[in-house]
Amino acid sequence: MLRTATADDRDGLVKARREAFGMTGSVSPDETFHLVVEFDRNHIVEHDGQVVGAVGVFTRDMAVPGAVIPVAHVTGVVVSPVHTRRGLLRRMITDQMDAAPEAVAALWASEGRIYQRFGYGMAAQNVTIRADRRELSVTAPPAPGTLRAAVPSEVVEELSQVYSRVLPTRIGWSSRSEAWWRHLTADQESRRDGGTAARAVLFENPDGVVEGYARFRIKPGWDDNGPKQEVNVIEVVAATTAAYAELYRFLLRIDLSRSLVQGCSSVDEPLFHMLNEPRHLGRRAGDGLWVRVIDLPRALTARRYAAPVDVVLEVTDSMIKTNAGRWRLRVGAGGALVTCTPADGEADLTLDIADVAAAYLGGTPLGALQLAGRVREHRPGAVAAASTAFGWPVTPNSIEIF
Ligand SMILES: CC(=O)SCCNC(=O)CCNC(=O)[C@H](O)C(C)(C)COP(=O)(O)OP(=O)(O)OC[C@H]1O[C@@H](n2cnc3c(N)ncnc32)[C@H](O)[C@@H]1OP(=O)(O)O
Repeated sequence: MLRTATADDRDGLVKARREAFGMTGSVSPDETFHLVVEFDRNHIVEHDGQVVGAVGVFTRDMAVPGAVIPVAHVTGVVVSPVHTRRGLLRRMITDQMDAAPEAVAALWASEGRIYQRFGYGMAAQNVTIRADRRELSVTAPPAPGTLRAAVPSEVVEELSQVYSRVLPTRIGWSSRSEAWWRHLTADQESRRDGGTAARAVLFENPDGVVEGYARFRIKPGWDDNGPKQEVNVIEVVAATTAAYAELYRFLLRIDLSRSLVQGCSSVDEPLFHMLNEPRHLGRRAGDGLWVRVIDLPRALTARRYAAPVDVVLEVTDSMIKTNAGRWRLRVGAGGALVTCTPADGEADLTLDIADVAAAYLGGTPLGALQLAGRVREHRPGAVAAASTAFGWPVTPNSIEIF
């Protein structure tokens, strides 16, 4: 039976997740899942009184080009191993999309191959940094200001102020309610992966205004050659270039450490452009945020564009029929005044809804999708014009795995 969950399904949901993800050990008593779970947004399948499948959603906003909009943050997608490959996920995900009030959904995939068939496109890459910190120094001149050490959970108010200030400009970042902050800073022992308790360092400008912070752990290490600690960066959030540079200068000079490791970075992480020896940043790129456009005209008019454009898109969508067809996207001068209406005329481009989604955050050029054979051009210059308009000066990334 397919239905939405209630609070009574809590244990069943936890059990289904632990089983599908192969989690070991018992449930930690300080687990903070309850702070953020939204039972009525969990689409579940029940069989013989057991939860055997689930697709969850967190109701959060996300920064997209020029706006912060509601985006269904899809999470906790599981099917019990004995029930897989019988279409349960397809049923649950269809139900979730039908019910979603949001025009757009996003998720982190456990395996990239799962979601493309459901119209998801890879909208933001995820870069993991594994830097040899002794080879690196920040070239920006030192900025006046001070660093202050703190315990993250004790300075949530200050962290959240900086985060809210930065959010609209960092495409792909998600809004954080008070409950999310408590969840993210809870710092359970079971989630430290051998590292110390989480630490925070805040950068204050000479007027005493907190302009940025870093959250990190130290992973201890020692061998025959001496110390080899790892600085495990959870996140760096900075409202100014000075704060950003000073925070990384600090993280790269922590005594006894040899490496700095950070996931959830952007392809165009400013740090890459601030180092004396960028090659030693040791970047590895993979898929990050996958996006699904659920309501095409609503989604395309919710964001802003980098340039004016007038283009007719022929869109295929095998799941959401109302998205399929010809759409005229018009963007006026200054990238504002956006309309997206059904079109009768000739199409300029043909593409699948997954490619609209891939381009949605401005991080995947339609030109690259054309080279990959995914976008077809029917009017010369249409891809270049649309690619420029869909692009954005800041490359998207997601700062946290939800
Ligand atoms: C946002 C997140 O939470 S990501 C986490 C995803 N969950 C996991 O990785 C946990 C372990 N895996 C599982 O629980 C399950 O395998 C799921 C949820 C991924 C898939 O559930 P299922 O019920 O088996 O999927 P379903 O039967 O609806 O499959 C639909 C289609 O996707 C394909 N598919 C589903 N999962 C996978 C996979 N992991 N690899 C390859 N193909 C897959 C199926 O073959 C099927 O293809 P078809 O439409 O061409 O026939």
